[in-house]
Amino acid sequence: MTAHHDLPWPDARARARAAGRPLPAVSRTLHHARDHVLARPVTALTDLPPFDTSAMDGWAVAGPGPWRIRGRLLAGDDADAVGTLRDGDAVEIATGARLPRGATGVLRSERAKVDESLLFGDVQQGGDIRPQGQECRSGDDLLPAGTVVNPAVTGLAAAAGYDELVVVDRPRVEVLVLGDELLDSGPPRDGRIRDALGPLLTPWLRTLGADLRRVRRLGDDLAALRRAVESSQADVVITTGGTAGGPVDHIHPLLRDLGAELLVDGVAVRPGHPMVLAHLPGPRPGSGRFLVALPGNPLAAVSGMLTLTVPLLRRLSGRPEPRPRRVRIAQAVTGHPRDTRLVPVSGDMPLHFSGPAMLRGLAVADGMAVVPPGGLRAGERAEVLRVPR
Ligand SMILES: Nc1nc2c(c(=O)[nH]1)N[C@H]1C(S)=C(S)[C@@H](COP(=O)(O)OP(=O)(O)OC[C@H]3O[C@@H](n4cnc5c(N)ncnc54)[C@H](O)[C@@H]3O)O[C@H]1N2
Ligand code: MOO
Repeated sequence: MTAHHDLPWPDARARARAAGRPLPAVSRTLHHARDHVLARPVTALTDLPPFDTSAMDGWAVAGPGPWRIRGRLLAGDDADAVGTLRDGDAVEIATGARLPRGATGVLRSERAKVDESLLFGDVQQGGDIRPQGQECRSGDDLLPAGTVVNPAVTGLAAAAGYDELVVVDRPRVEVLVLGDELLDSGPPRDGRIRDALGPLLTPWLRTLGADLRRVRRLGDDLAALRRAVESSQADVVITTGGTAGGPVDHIHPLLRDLGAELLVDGVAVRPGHPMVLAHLPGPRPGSGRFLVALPGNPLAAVSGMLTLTVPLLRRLSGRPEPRPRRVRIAQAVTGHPRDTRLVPVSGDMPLHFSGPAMLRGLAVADGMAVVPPGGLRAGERAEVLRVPR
């Protein structure tokens, strides 16, 4: 594929989506499967409930009352211990206990009266019993491939009998934050400023399902940058800064030296136009490695994340594309004559402090509106990209 200078923004995003393919399927314990995507459907390994169960604390009874009390069953007990109930028999039972054979219903404790050794109350046939297989039968499809493993998925998989799940491996990501001027602590001083991107990208990449291996600070040193990229074990290397044509902007020389294939080299978007997506020989056979070069201006870097990194990581980790969110933007937004603009919004309101070097608008935003060349009229609909919350 040849490089395109200042590719239209929708084409850049489409190219990032199409650049990779899902990583191999791997087996992970339930704990470690969190935030991965199912590579295979989850089918039930058991009926759920696996046996007829009492839904309430009370009495398992057989036939019409009154009943003779014959014993007690707690959750986890072997129901055979009380044998088969005959009409007129009752067994004290706890929620979740296996129903004894012959039981026709459960009488809740608050509706029961015990007099001597006799039990009185009204109970419906089958009342307060959770029948075996009510939620699923063994072999039923519970969740399709492509489902993100959230805490409820983990719980359901455990209930259905799984110790491990087959999931798409998570992309290993390494971040290289470039710039001699950056400080890691304290206020800006002596012409130097704080690194805003390490702290911004670290939690964001985790929520995107990336296996974030490390975030490294590098100075403006081409040889060190080259060593870092060549020795990285990541599937995706993300750099920040150095994308423009300044004296210490090393990204383009680096990619030339490495013989990288430039998939996106400059995008018609404000902020963020110098962003780059490149393909390099990689750590896994056949798959290659991606390098996303984000511009150094912080909001321009966020624009690069939304345009290139988010679609690429979704694809590699097997996540489906979410349905685009479209919002009627309440106020007119000035457009760029040729380029797309990405503008922080809260609900339907465009926000101030949206310059390329600013994060003040984004920090209170719930999205970035995609403003086409020429701008938006008040009340016009626009796609709004989700931003990290
Ligand atoms: N002659 C031109 N100069 C520039 C152009 C251009 O088209 N022609 N484009 C401008 C645009 S737009 C952007 S965006 C930047 C892109 O710059 P780089 O990717 O090369 O980034 P740097 O020069 O390293 O830094 C730019 C700016 O951002 C600050 N920065 C960098 N990293 C961080 C960080 N981790 N946290 C906070 N701030 C950071 C850096 O100090 C600079 O102020 O180029 C323009 N120039
Ligand atoms: O990418 Mo720059 O201004 O467009 O920040």
